[in-house]
Amino acid sequence: MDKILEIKNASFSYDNENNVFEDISFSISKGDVLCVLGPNGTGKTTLLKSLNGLNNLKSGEVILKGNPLNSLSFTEIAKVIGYIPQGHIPTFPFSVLDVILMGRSPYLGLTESPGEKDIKIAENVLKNLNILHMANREYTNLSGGEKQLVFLARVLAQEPDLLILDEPTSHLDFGNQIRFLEIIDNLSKKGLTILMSSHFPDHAFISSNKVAIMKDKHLIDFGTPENVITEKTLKFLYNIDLELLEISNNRKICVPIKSNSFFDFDFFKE
Ligand SMILES: Nc1ncnc2c1ncn2[C@@H]1O[C@H](COP(=O)(O)OP(=O)(O)OP(=O)(O)O)[C@@H](O)[C@H]1O
Repeated sequence: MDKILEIKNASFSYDNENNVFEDISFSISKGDVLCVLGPNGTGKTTLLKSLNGLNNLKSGEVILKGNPLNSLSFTEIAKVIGYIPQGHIPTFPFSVLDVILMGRSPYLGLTESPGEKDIKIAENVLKNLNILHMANREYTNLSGGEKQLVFLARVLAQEPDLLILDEPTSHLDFGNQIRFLEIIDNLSKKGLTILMSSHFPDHAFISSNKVAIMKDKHLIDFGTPENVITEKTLKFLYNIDLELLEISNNRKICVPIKSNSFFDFDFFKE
């Protein structure tokens, strides 16, 4: 299989002293959907940013389609990677179409405006995501879920090989989370590679063929959801009691039972 992205023995530190993560290695190939799971603050966002050139590794390297990431310009990276960060809120009231056309900027000169071809690509993406009717709406007036779809359209207009999505379902309601994961599934079937972080092991069962587990600065497991997402691993990861149940179509779901934390609310009595 064609390797799209490879990370080798990577470590990262914000202050050059304390490492956020250490010695991380894995690779993903065309059509893979990799879900990165790990507790809050474990370094998922930091890792995702290191994979698209926004963070410089302390040691190790990232190889993007055979080239060292640090040898590529941001424009070259943007032609291969579409990145959706957490909580992206443009302050200006651009139209939805304009927001999506911004995805074409890696292909335009500094002073060049999007042309007919770019508009066609943007409209095509809107059509494929079933949101063409939103083209002239103001982006800032959209709901959280609509914004997420439009931002996905924007990165798809970049015509990338790889999507890096940081908690892409965090602003979506229950139904839209599943619909978004189905879009991910369809995109991967068309040959796009997807790397996303999530707080929901169930989402990995729905849409991923690979899972990376991060905890205490390290990648503690990497493999298929069936092999990697076990009750033992999830209990260790999130420190709660839970059961993994099998439902129809051999799909597994994760059901939390109770947390092992002790909360003392006595101060409310005073
Ligand atoms: N710009 C920064 N400067 C210094 N420390 C940072 C910075 N960004 C994140 N950190 C720290 O790095 C660690 C990892 O943060 P990161 O956001 O990567 O974790 P995460 O797994 O994505 O968390 P969450 O699941 O809560 O989004 C945390 O201790 C965080 O406080």
